This record gives sequence, structure tokens and C-alpha cells, in this order.
Amino acid sequence: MALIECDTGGGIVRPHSPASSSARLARSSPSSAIEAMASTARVARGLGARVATRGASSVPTNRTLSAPAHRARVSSSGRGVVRVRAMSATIIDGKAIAQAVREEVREKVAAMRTRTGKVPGLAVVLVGERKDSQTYVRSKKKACEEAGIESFGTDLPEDATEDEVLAVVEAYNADPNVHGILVQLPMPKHINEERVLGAISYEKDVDGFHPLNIGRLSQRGREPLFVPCTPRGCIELLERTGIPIAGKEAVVVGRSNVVGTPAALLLQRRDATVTIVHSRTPNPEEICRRADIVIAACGQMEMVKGSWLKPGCAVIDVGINAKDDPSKKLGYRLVGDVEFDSAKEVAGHITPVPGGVGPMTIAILLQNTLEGAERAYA
Ligand SMILES: Nc1nc(=O)c2c([nH]1)NC[C@@H]1CN(c3ccc(C(=O)N[C@@H](CCC(=O)O)C(=O)O)cc3)C=[N+]21
Repeated sequence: MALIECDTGGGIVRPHSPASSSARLARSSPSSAIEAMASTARVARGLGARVATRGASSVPTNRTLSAPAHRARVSSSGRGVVRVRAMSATIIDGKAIAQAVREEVREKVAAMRTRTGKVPGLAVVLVGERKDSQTYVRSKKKACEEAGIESFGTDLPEDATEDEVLAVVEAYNADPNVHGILVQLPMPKHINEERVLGAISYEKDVDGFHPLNIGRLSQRGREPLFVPCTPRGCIELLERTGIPIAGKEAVVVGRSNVVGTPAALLLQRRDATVTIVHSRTPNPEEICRRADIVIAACGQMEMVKGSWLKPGCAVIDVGINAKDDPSKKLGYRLVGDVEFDSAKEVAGHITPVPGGVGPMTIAILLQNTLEGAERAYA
């Protein structure tokens, strides 16, 4: 009798995902194969996603299944047993990888304290009362504490003047216990962001938004002191999952100063061939389908669909959007710029939202702050 085995795919190693020492950090499912005898289908607990069994019915002979090669692996173990592995993407566990980075930072901070008697310091400047910004600032401070990094903070009212913000930045520039300064974005409209970000000391620019850091990032043979946290987090997710970048086609969806543009520059520095797709690109789907790596940072909820992707590609979803969901306590849930359910059926690797890029942003902020302090005490 024929037997179909569906696997949620988490543990399947693909040709394009070379084993690396850190690859195991991509959380893989315990081979959660489902064995469905005849038509008694069960439901697989996927990797954070529910994966329904497909085509769980008896199969008369070997290799009569028409599932696309990238999505199913058909094999026979003899004895008339046909195994069909429906391959859905390996979920990249950003939370676990971020935790590993934070642990590395914590150990290095402890070593610094032993060696120099000093610890890194991070100053976060918040202007206004945006709820989301307040939440992010709180989690940054908490992450600092856990890593042994001293945290400083100044909250200014919504109607603070640009000069007041600049005065706070100058004070932190002059404070030797502060090695990183972050001005939470977006700021209220009446404040000139370019002027404020340019006032942050280049040596303390943990966000990497200072023109000198961005300028160096964009040029060959130059080294910025800091690289923007979210884009650096995206690259770390790829590298720590063992996904090769050099020589690959990468597409960045979105061209913002904070994510899209620096992410494209970083990929290019790692020898990917990079295309940026944006709101005026006529054929984004077609361009995305060429990509081995897609970084979605367009700020449009679930814009990138499974049909936009090349089978087996790696998808890094930077978006955080609240989607109405009456079944949730809060009435909404967080989704990315990628339509996860369709994308995970095509991609080889994909980051979830939440639990993907977001936690990495904070982990890299700590790492950047540590590196700033290491340079100060070198
Ligand atoms: N100067 C500046 N630097 C920033 O790095 C910066 C900023 N401004 N403004 C706002 C954005 C946003 N941001 C995030 C940080 C952590 C999560 C994060 O940890 N997210 C979790 C939880 C999400 C949740 O539950 O709300 C997740 O995705 O799993 C998300 C987003 C940093 N930003």
C-alpha cells in the first residue's frame, strides 16, 4: 500500500544552504513528517505556521505525482512506499539568532569591565509621544541592561525645538561614558532630521546614519565605523543561517534611507548583484523572481507574494504592520511586507514577523555600542 509522507520541511537541507557552524541556529523542526495511511490525513505542526497536509491520499505507483520539484521530493524506499515531502521554507528564527548575538555581547562587555573597569554606554533620545517609539525605546533600554551596557535616555516633548534636540545630542557627544547615541526616528516634522543626525558624533553614531558612515558604506575600500542596525541584522541572519551572498542575485524591495538603501549597499559589499525595486518600478514581481535573496522593506503590508519568488530563495522580511484580526485580544496581529503563507511555500528560507528581523535590530544595536566602546578603550 502506498504511503505518503508530508514534511513541514523545516529540517530539509537544500543544495543552496551549505552546512555552516551557525546553520543550526536556524530553528529546524524535529522531522515532523506526517505519515498518512490511505486518506487519514493529520495536520502537521509547522514552524510557527500551521502547515496543512496536501494530497494525502493513496498513490498507485512511484513517481506519478505532479508536485513541482522544488516543493516536493518524491522517493521510494522500496516495499511500495512512496514518500512525498512537501517542502515549505525553513523558518529563520530571528529571536534565537538575536539571543545568540546578545549573549556574545554580554560576554564581551563582562570582559571589558574586567579589563578596563568600564562598560559601554548607549544614549537614546526620544522626541514626542509616539506609542510605538516608546515601546521600542523601552525594549532597547531593557536589552542594554541585560547585556551589561549602561543606558542613558532623554525624553523631550513633541514640541521641543530643534535647538533643544541638538543641545541634548551635544551633551552626549561630550560625555565620555556614552559610546553610542541613537535619536529615535521618526522625529516630529518640525525638526530637521538631517541636521540632527549629522550632529551626532561620527564615533558615536550607532545607528550608522551619519553622512560620513553612510558615505563610507557606499564606497569601495572605505570602512564605516557603524553600519545601520536593521540592515546589518538582515545580513547577520543570512550569514548565521549559512546562506551564501557572494555571486548571488539579491533584490531589495524599498529604498528608504534607514533600511532599503543601506541593505542594498551591504549586499553589494558582500559581492551580491543587487537590484532595488521601488514604488515606481513597473515590474517588481518579475525582478523579484530572479532573486536568490529578497529583502522586503517597502512598508506595504504583505506586498511580496509567493508568486513573486524564485523557488528556494531566501526571504528577509523587514516589515512590521498591524493587520486587523478580530480573533486576537488586541484586535490585530503583526504581519510583514511579505505574504508569509504563500511565500513560505516557495522560499527555501524565510523570516517570520514578529520574531525575525525586529529582534536582530536590537541585538545589533548592542553590538554596535560595544564596538564603539571597544574603539574608545582600545
Ligand atoms: N533611530 C532609530 N533606530 C532604530 O533602529 C529604529 C528607529 N529609530 N525607529 C523605529 C525602528 C523600528 N525598530 C525596531 C526595533 C525592534 C523591533 C522588535 O524587536 N520587534 C519584535 C517585536 C515586535 C512587537 O511585538 O512589537 C519582532 O519583530 O519580533 C522592531 C522594530 C527600530 N527602529
